[in-house]
Amino acid sequence: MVEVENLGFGYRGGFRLAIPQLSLADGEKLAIVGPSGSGKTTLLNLVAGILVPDSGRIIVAGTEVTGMSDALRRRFRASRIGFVFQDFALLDYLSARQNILYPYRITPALVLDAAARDRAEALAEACGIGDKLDRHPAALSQGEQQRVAICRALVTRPRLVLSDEATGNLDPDSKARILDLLFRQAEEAGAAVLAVTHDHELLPRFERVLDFAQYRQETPA
Ligand SMILES: Nc1ncnc2c1ncn2[C@@H]1O[C@H](COP(=O)(O)OP(=O)(O)OP(=O)(O)O)[C@@H](O)[C@H]1O
Repeated sequence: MVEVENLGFGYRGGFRLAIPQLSLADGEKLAIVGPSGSGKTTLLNLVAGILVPDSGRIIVAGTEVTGMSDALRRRFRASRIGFVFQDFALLDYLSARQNILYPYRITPALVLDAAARDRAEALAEACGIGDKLDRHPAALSQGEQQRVAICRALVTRPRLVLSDEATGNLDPDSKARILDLLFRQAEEAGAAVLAVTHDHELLPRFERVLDFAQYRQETPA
């Protein structure tokens, strides 16, 4: 589902990430752990095509995202990848329902039909925010906003789910429930999951755990 080869990326500030090889099989659930600042979010952004590497290749669902134009990468991301951002990235002027259905607004290839609307409702219900769909993010708790972000990542039935601390703001019971939901939805859609987490108690639920400390590289002064 994901192939990363000889990946090199550096920010202007000096941080460099180098990953010789990383692969994720169809349907596989891989957790990424590692110290703060080791590049975990950066990798998710590279796989999603939000950042472009300086060198190397990233292939997602058989398509090389490196080398695509910005517009193509955006479309590819919206139709094939569900991304739960660390800061949720909800739009304040949209209701929870509109936020969940947002990928359909921005992607011509996705058709906002009754089935998509039903899926949004069912996901929200399963996440425990079924009665909050008409509220705007400002009127939702952090945990509720996080659930909206999770519903938005899953509603399109993506092939790959990228999750950056998707359960970070939830209580322990909710964490387990939300992870169950994320995994169940991913399994039904045959999607792979690449999840950054600091919740070590959740790690046994994943098939593989990758410690990111090994990849850290600083540019020499
Ligand atoms: N836009 C940016 N410009 C310059 N440096 C950045 C930028 N974004 C992140 N960095 C730096 O790159 C490094 C890796 O950041 P990243 O967010 O990928 O780490 P992380 O492992 O996800 O951290 P955390 O666990 O705290 O979320 C950090 O040192 C960070 O300061």
